[in-house]
Amino acid sequence: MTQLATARMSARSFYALCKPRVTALIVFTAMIGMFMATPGMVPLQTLLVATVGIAFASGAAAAFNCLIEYKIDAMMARTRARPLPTGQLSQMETLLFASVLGGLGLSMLYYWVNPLTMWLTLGTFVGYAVIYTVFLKPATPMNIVIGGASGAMPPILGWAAVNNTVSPEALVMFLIIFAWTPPHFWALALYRREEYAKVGMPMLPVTHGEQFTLLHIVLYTIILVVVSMMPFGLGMSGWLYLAAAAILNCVFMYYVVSLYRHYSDALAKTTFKYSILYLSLIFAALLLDHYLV
Ligand code: HEM
Ligand SMILES: CC(C)=CCC/C(C)=C/CC/C(C)=C/COP(=O)(O)OP(=O)(O)O
Repeated sequence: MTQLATARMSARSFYALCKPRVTALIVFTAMIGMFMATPGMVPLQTLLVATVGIAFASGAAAAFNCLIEYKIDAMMARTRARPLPTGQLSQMETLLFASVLGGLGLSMLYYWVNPLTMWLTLGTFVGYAVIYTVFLKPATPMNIVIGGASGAMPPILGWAAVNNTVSPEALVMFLIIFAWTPPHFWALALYRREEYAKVGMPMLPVTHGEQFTLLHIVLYTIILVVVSMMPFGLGMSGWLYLAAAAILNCVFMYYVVSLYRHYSDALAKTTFKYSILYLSLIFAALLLDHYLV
């Protein structure tokens, strides 16, 4: 293999460590947090540096997660092809990469955005890479309810980057992702339950069974519906957001209630995929409403 081809392959492996699609949505919600924080335009430097800084920190957190879990990843079909289980990258390369990327991201936030954003991002990083991955995930089926707080932080990070403070509006966006995470993850955990059982991860469908998990998916989706009305209720968003949220909520409720009534792996997969579309569109609706209405 030529040197160029080897370099390209390594770059692709390092990129894969960052769980790029999850990180993309995380960064998207952080950017919406920035736009929502001001009635005008976000200063260009803040927009660029905070976006890159948060993306680096999120990618580094994902890379640490890959490092900590590489033995488990090797045993599951969904994660078997990741760079560590396949031997494309070593543990040392991953550790170095994650440290440099995370250090770079946090430094950018500290020096060019503000220290508050850096500290909040560091807390988010530790919350996911250490508290969730090391302690909660192998210990309790409520792992993602608590660990989900990390995934919900990005709009707060975006808001803090612009306003150097945390306000109720930012907390409302946090709550939307926080309530969304359990249905998002448990839909996947249901159709992947055998794999989680095999590696000894106490996910809710493994420890408490299908019906209990389905009930909790429905209950958290009801909480999500209520929470997603808060931007309108608090006067943060207008009719455009309300209409979009109402449609997105009806579809989500339809999926989770159908799943509750007649479970199938195929429908669980569709519900999981829809959860990602839901979060992308509800945050896009916040943004459109903010500037158009
Ligand atoms: C603790 C909280 C969370 C858990 C346990 C979780 C779990 C998962 C898992 C296991 C997958 C992999 C699906 C697969 O390989 O087929 C996944 C995919 C995904 N998650 Fe989450 N997630 C969480 C939070 C989030 C958050 C906060 C976001 C974004 C804001 C997010 C966005 C996504 C996206 C975009 C995908 C699709 C990735 C792809 O297609 O490769 N997740 N999630
Ligand atoms: C600093 C910052 C902004 C951090 C963001 C935190 C972050 C990356 C949250 C994402 C949550 C996520 C990828 C969960 C996947 O679950 P899992 O790790 O259990 O999934 P797996 O089985 O696919 O490894």
